[in-house]
Amino acid sequence: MHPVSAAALLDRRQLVDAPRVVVKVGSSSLTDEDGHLDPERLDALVKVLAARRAAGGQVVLVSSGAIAAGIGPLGLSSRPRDLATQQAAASAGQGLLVAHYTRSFWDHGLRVGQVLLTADDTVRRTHYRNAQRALTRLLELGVVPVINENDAVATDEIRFGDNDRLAALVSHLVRADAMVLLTDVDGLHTGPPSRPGSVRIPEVRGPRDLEGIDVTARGSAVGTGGMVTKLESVAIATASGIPVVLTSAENAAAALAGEDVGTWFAATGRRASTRLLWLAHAARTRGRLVLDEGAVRAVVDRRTSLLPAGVTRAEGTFEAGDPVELCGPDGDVVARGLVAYSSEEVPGLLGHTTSELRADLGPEYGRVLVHRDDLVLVRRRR
Ligand SMILES: Nc1ncnc2c1ncn2[C@@H]1O[C@H](COP(=O)(O)OP(=O)(O)O)[C@@H](O)[C@H]1O
Ligand SMILES: N[C@@H](CCC(=O)OP(=O)(O)O)C(=O)O
Repeated sequence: MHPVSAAALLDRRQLVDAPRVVVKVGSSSLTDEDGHLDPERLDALVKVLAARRAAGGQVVLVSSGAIAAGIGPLGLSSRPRDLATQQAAASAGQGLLVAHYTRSFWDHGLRVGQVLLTADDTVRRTHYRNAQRALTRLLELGVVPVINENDAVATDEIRFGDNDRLAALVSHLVRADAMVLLTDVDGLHTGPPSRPGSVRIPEVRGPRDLEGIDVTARGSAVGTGGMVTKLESVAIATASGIPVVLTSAENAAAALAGEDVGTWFAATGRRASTRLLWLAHAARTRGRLVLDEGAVRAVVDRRTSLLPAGVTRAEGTFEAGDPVELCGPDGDVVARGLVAYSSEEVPGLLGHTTSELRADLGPEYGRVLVHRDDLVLVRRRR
């Protein structure tokens, strides 16, 4: 039903020589049946990644497991559900997780560098440049970056919540040649793997290959997002030119050797800006600007910046630099962008030309509302 094409087997060979690979491992692949961190599973993964380094490849590891690692030491019975206890568990667990990676990579003569990111680090220009510089330098120095979300300080509003999409953004940030998503099942199946009749899909060459596939079943007790966030991650990576293999942690070595394990997702697009990628696919918007028809045409058809004169209403509470939705008069979202003013300032600007604003309020108010470099179009629903 899902035969492996010769093209896919050939494509998978890219992984063998890929100079820079981002590997993401989920909590479900690092824990035992009680949901506690399993050091042997960590060591097994480190062995595979160390072999890759020894063969000359660069590796960036995005590792979940901080919350799971905190469960035991904090005396919790299972993965906490509320944000405050998740933060506390992650705070206690992240140190243990990285201590274990440090020791384990050390045994192979390798150093690790911990990098904790928040969603803001991939959106705001200064932040993502900073993250990019740090990661690039770590790789130049031969260090294996071990990345996780900065769970201890991430609130519900600003957190990624899942490391799948974080891994795609990181892959883009470091210009990875491929991304490997490791989980507790061997690849994408036609339905929940536990359902009789579900079979592994060896390759996906574009969104049409995903039609009819059921990913609604929730994931493991310790994981976040199940297959849904993995496919979102895959969409972000492949759309920007990065192929992905999704497989089980046990198959990590086989996947890196280009063997027919898990699911191979071919690249579908070309590299775009990291910030815009995040803005388009994942950023949580803080408000919306309602545009008149003329402004919709200018932004969508002529790809211009959005001026205050073309906006009739602003909704929500946002700061300058926050992601907002841009809607037409009918309420349809046409674009997303980073707004240049706060929600307190915007009402006073609407309907005025930038030269009027400059004259009345001062030169700092002559800016556009959303600069075209900070704007991505969203397909109209009708
Ligand atoms: N169509 C599908 N194919 C494969 N796995 C699926 C599918 N639908 C749901 N899943 C579930 O997704 C889970 C993996 O997600 P998750 O538990 O979040 O893992 P991780 O901790 O690795 O991020 C699997 O255990 C599987 O049960
Ligand atoms: N940052 C959290 C994990 C979030 C997450 O995405 O978990 P998973 O679905 O297991 O990859 C942690 O370290 O526990």
